[in-house]
Amino acid sequence: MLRAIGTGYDAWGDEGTKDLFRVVNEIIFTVSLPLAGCQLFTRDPKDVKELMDIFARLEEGSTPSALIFPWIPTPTRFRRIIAGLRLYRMMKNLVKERESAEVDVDDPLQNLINEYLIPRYGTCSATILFAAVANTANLFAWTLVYLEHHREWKNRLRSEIELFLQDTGLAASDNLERDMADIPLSVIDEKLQVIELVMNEVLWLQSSGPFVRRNIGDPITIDGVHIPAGAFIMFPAADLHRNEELFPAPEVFDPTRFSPENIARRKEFGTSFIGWGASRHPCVGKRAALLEVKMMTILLMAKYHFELVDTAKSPLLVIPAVKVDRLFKVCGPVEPVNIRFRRRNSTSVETACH
Ligand code: HEM
Repeated sequence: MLRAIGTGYDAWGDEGTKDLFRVVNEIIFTVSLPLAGCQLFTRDPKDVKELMDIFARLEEGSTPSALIFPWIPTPTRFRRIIAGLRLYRMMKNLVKERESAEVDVDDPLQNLINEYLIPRYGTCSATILFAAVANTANLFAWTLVYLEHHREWKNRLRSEIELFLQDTGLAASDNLERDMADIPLSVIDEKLQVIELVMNEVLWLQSSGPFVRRNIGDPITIDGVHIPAGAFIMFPAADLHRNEELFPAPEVFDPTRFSPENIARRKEFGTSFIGWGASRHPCVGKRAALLEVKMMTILLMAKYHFELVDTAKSPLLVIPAVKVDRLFKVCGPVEPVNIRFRRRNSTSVETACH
């Protein structure tokens, strides 16, 4: 993971300006391929590009209306079907190649081959990639946007990372991605709490749209309401996330909302935060996502001086509007946000955020 992140950043070059959400998405896509059992695709950048294009098309076709009225033959729906076929073909070739190589590797693809579950491989990998990429990439990018507007938190984060690098001996490293791989994940978890608070606050802000579910089982009755088979149910996350009894002063950016004490205080109300899902199907990738974002942040700060700018390359003065045409995910901004960066000469993050 660290190597893929480092290589992704290095590909930016020494200085420049790039579309933040796009470039972050590219890195997280590559990082997530092994998580979805598709590490073989990372051998060839052409395959990675092809897969990214397929996923962009699949996502384009995942609008709320496409979900609720799947029989309407729109051009995006047609492109989605073609993309599904391209994905199937790529996965099929991969399975064939692995089967003919006759090697026993401990990865998700091999497990599915061993369990004779190959037909599920494409669906399985695609589901994990869908769950993993857009949410993590957009959450990381939004976290940078909010930090740009809340310098006190950016400074706290920078101090925390500096301390982490000193305590772990990484401050003297000339190859951070290589040497950080020796640090136990529990140490990264434990020593990087500020970024976790900020991420949860940003997720809380960004995940207040509707969660849509379809009853694919038998008809059920909940609290006296009859839900027929096939019916859609919509739950507005804002009902919880904007409830001032649970989250006082929602207009203030306050990551301490997610401190252990405040989380404990909300426990008496039952489920209050559903940014990571809830109940029987919470996010299984939460820890991976938190680690990815922590590593992305450390390496970005260690490698580059950076600031965020708007499309006219002026400092980003307002938090951009969110594109809300997709379901189930942390969406991107309506207008692109750019990152202007210049490579640093040493690992210290002391001045990295100026
Ligand atoms: C910031 C990043 C992420 C966010 C905000 C997020 C959020 C969520 C949410 C809200 C759900 C519940 C959806 C539902 O109720 O149907 C969910 C489920 C899931 N997530 Fe994540 N996720 C993130 C990253 C990841 C990553 C990195 C992975 C995989 C490596 C992942 C894998 C999954 C899977 C497999 C499920 C389905 C669990 C189930 O149905 O039992 N997620 N995620």
